[in-house]
Amino acid sequence: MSRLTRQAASGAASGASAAVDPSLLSTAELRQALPLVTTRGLRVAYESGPNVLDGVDLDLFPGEMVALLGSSGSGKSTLMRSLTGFAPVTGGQVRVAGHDVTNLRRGELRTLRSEVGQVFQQFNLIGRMSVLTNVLTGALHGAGPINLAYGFTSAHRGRALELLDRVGIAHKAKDQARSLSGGQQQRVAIARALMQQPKLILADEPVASLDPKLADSVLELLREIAVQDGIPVLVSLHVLPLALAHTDRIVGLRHGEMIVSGRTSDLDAAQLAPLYADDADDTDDADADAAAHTAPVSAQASAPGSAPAGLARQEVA
Ligand SMILES: Nc1ncnc2c1ncn2[C@@H]1O[C@H](COP(=O)(O)OP(=O)(O)OP(=O)(O)O)[C@@H](O)[C@H]1O
Repeated sequence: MSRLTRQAASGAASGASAAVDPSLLSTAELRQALPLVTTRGLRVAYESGPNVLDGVDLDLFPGEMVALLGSSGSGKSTLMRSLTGFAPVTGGQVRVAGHDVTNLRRGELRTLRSEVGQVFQQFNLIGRMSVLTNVLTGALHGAGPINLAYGFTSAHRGRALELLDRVGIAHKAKDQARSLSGGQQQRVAIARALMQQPKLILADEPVASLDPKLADSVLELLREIAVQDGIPVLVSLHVLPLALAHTDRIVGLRHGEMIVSGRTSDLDAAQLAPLYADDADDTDDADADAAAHTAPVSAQASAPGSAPAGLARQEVA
């Protein structure tokens, strides 16, 4: 049974979908039929504050990379935290890889978290330790028993080296993590996430600290992983052209509500503009705001070796 089929079967077992025999479905049909992640009517409120997520319905299917867009404070990180039981859910359902996330005991929560690889803006590596050791720490989440007295097993080391090779930096395995460039450090973080053998990858602004060229290459790597390993990747981004260039679908939050959801190829700037509109804006002004939102790309694109500034802007204009 392929990994994709196993994951789909696990989704089916979760009750996220009506009873379907995955073996009877094509890959394309599996992706449509059996989400690995499902939220329905998800509401989150911190302490006694207002809802920061309000009725979010989200499905993530094996093998797809989905952009999560929205202005600052719209609830992107909170939605990601909801999927690993780190957000105060006040209503609705959250199912991830067969787990009913809002009703998990501590041990089950640990299992869920071991199945979700996470990638962050600041990489979160241990700078003084080697690249290889950083990747090995991913095994602490759930790659089987580890003999702490004698360190990681040779099987762990072999797999970590394979993963470093896959992300293109095996030659840096012995270097201190802090000696690597930002793009290289993010590749280490991705290898560490893969070391967990994740069923889902959450990438919270993974390219916000990288120049445009490196951003492209990191997002290409994440998409390749989604497709080749059949892992859904949810990636929050602040730059529309990157979402348009690298993802299969886009979901967009505004004030905690999902107001955009569609295939990337079907969406245009006008449909995405409301995500970045000021509250007082009417529709026409919202278009201008969306264009303005791409300004950081234009500025970055002026860096040596990158595309002309105007090009990035035109992609969403
Ligand atoms: N631990 C917390 N306690 C109280 N309020 C919080 C907490 N975390 C987030 N919030 C609030 O929830 C809302 C959504 O925040 P969140 O970080 O999810 O937004 P975001 O879209 O990820 O923003 P950004 O793009 O700036 O990272 C904001 O109003 C924020 O102030």
